[in-house]
This record gives sequence, structure tokens and C-alpha cells, in this order.
Amino acid sequence: MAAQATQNRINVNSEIGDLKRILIHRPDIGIGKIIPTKFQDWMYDDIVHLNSMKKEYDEYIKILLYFLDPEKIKEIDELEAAYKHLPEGSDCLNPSNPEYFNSDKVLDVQKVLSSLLNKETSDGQPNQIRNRIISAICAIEECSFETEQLLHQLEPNQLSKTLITGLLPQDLSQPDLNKFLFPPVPNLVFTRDIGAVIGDKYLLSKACKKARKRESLLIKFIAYYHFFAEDHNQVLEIIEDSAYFLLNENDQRKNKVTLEGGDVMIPSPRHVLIGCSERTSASAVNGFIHKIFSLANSEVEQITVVKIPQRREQMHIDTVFTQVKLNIWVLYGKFSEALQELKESKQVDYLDKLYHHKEDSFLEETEIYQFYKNKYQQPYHPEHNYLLQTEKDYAILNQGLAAQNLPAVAQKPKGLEHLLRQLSIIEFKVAPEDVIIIYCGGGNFPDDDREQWTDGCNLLALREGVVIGYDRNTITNQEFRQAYFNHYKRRGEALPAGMAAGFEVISAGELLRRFKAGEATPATVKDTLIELSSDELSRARGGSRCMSQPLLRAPFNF
Ligand SMILES: NC(=[NH2+])NCCC[C@H](N)C(=O)O
Repeated sequence: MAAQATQNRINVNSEIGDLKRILIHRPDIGIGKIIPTKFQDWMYDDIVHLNSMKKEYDEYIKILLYFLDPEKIKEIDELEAAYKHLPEGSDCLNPSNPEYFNSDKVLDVQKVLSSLLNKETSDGQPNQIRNRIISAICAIEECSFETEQLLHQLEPNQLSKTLITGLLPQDLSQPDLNKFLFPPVPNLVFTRDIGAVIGDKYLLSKACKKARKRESLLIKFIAYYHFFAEDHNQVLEIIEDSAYFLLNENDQRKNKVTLEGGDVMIPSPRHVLIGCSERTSASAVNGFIHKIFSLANSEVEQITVVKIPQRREQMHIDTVFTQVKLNIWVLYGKFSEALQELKESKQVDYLDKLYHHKEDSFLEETEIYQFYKNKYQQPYHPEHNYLLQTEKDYAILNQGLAAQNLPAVAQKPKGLEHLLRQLSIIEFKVAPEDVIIIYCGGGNFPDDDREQWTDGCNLLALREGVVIGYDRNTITNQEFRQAYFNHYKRRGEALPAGMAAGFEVISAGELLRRFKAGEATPATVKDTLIELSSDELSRARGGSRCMSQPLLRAPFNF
């Protein structure tokens, strides 16, 4: 019964079903300690003004609460009004403060961790998990025995904060104010990457970069002892083979498993996408395919691997495309074979074909591989090859689709845009002419590169057609305003009478004002792009999708 309760509260089988529960982390003091010499290691591209970043993020929290847990907004409003006379106001959005809003729908990792550290065992014994977490962190951070002892003295809230920020609470660290015990984990704001919910399973990340390893460790404890304490089988882990340690350095590099949630997408219950990228290794993808296909009672039948070039600003697949509606995607044009072909046909350019060295080519190359669980119409077998390669393979997939009354239009994707179009057509029964691809930065250089850099294609869907993005991506956002108009224009048709030209694009601040004034309610918001202020939020190469980890979405009836 208890396991059932957890399952009901953790389940995601689409990218755009109504968001019901989410894991986030508000920017913490660790981010306020970044210095230029650590930019590369800690994966920030500038010094962040922490207070401004928090202000930007707080609008994000409030938007989430209006949609997911509106009752909490009343509490927050009351507290903020009561503390108005103080220069700082009430920081009830700060998980370290006693007046924190404590929602069960919008969860902060720091708060979840502190309740895990606080948990009493059923027999009233001291919490062993707390001791284990301290030992594990001290081991990976190579702390002294003295530091370990110090951590044991902290009360749960303080301990949780210290484990995340690396900083000792001020009163204990006197006279060394803000003493560091170990480095912060400034990328924890990008909760997307620390794991991924696939159906009712929780896939743990295995961070690629040293700066994010502690995040993977913390979420491992949270997943096993908090979310799935009653049923550890719900947690999935992908690790290297047992003989990995015997391999030489070169082979170890090839076989290393690293996996981050930004590379996992679950457009429909039966079709999962996984990126093979700077952060998610080939070996992890291989393990992922076998792990998912071998699950009993899993709905996932197809896995598409999207291999993208390894680049800093495109570290996961969600930095180059995300889903907006059943028929709408936003895509970085450099990854659209259709857009690239169009450009080539406008100005004949033979350069790419003539280069001797592939790496001299300007064209971004993606590779797409598709795997199908029922290729042999038998239960999964690790020795079988599930890769769809030939026309015959796709014919089998089409038979399967036809049997389910789905359009039998499967074929090997020609590129990423083709794949997205196919997903809309096959998974969501969208008519081919109705699929809309919105290009980041309008698909034109240099706006495309500028706005991809600040996460123009990385959007979080609160529900179908209601997405959150950054205000600074003005050209991409303008494309949203004109999305339907442009779509019909490209088809050589006029916009149908009564149809809006595109999405409403509204700042988070203005939407919050309208909600508060009763001029709008979350239920009335449709086809909307909500713009977050992003002067500071955008400095670490992560957008709203990266800053979110959906734990529960309403099942989508495809
Ligand atoms: N899902 C994502 N795209 N996450 C972006 C993570 C950005 C972060 N600074 C990192 O480099 O790790």
C-alpha cells in the first residue's frame, strides 16, 4: 500500500502532460562563492550576482506554485505582507528558513534532504542514514576525521545546507565566517540532470564532471531512502561492468558510464529518447537500452538514441530541442537537416563536401539510432540486436503500429527535425502538415547561436502549450508569437479566421500580477510562453527545463 502511494506520486510518461510535482533547488550561497579560476571546473561562465539570481528564480517558484500548489501562494503572500517592513522582507522561499513554504508539490532538494536527515527510525533509534550520508560525502570529498565529527554535530537543516553549499554555518565557524569544508555544488539548481523519472521508475544520474558528483550521491540517498524507501526496485542504476577496473586507461575511458538527466526525454509512454553527448557516454546509452528493455511491466517499446557533437553549450540533448505541444517543438536550426538543406539549396556551397578532414566541416552532425523491443515479437533477450537498421526492420515496426491503429509511417529518421516530426505523427497522431518546428533565434545566424547559448530551446512545459523560457531570447520568443501565422504562410495559406497568430508571450512578473489581481487563473492560460527574467539565471548554460525535475505529470491520453 505504501509503495503504491509513492508510485502514484512519482510518474512521468510525457514531456508535456500537466505538471503535478517537481523537484527544484533555489540558488544557494555556494553560487555566490564562484571565482573566475573555477569557471571551467564548476561550469559557470561568469560571476553571478546571487541576489538578482534569486529574485529571478523566485518568480519561477511562484509560477510553479500557482500551477501546482496554489494554496501555498496565500501563505507566502501573507508572510511577505507581514514582513514588508523589514528591508529583506520574509524569505519564506529559502529552504533554510523556518518559515519556508514547504510544499509537497514543489520540492526543494535541500528540504527533501533535511527531512531525510531528520527521519527517525521506526524503533526510535538514531538515524543511520544520516551517518551513512556523512560518511559517503566525507569519503568522496576526502574530509578529515575532524570535519566528519563537525558534520555529526549539525542539526538536520544546517547539515543539509552544508552538504550542498560546502559551507559551515556561520555561528559554528566563528571566527572564520563562512568556512568552506568542501566545494559547493553550484549546478544543483539544474535538478534535471541529477536523475530522470521514466514511467514509475527513477533513473539515477552518474555525473560526468567532478563538480557534479556529489549531486549524484545525494540523489541516490534521496531516491533509495526517501522517494522509494518502500520499494528499492523502482530505482534504476547504470554502472560499468564488473571487469571495468581491469581495463587499461584507454579502454576505461571508452567504457566509462556517465549519464545525466538532461539527456533523457520521454515524449510518450512507449518511446524514450536518450542523448549520447558530452555528458552521457556511449557505454551509458548501451546500458540504458538493456536496462529499460529488460524491465518487466514497462510500457517503453522504443528507444531512440540522439548522438550530438560534444560541445560545452550543447552538453545535453535538451539544449538543442524541447517539446512544446503535441505538434510543436523548438529546435536549434544547426541540428535541423531540413533547414540546412534549404540553406544549401539557396546558395550552392561545395565546401563541406570537399574538406579532407571531417572536423573542418561546419555542419553539425547528429546521428540517430532507433531500437525496438518487439523486433523479435518475443520477450527481451540481451543477446538479440534490437537496432532498427533496414527497411525490413521498419516494416516490422510499421506492422506493430498498424496493429494499434497508428499511422504506419515509420522510417529511418533523416535527421533530428525528421525525428521530431515523426514523433508528433506516430506518437500523437498529428497530421504531417500540422507539425510545427520553431527555430531557436529564428534559425538565422548569428541569432541562433546567441540564443542557443542562453537556452532558447530549453523550455519547461507546465502543461501542453504552456512553457517557461528566458526573456533574453527575444528572437526565439518572437517566433512563438508568430508561430501559427508563419506556419500557414510557409504552407502558402492564410491563417484560418479566428485563429491567433501564435503564442501569447508574457513576462513571469506580469503573469503573477494578473493572477494576484484575479485577471487570470492558471486554468485559463493557453498557448503561452512565460518569460523569466534571465540576466543571471542564464549564466551557467541551463534553462527552465534544466532547472526542473518533473516527478509527476498527469497521464497524457494520446
Ligand atoms: N539539462 C541541462 N541542459 N542542464 C544544463 C546544465 C548546465 C550546467 N552548468 C552544467 O554544465 O552541468
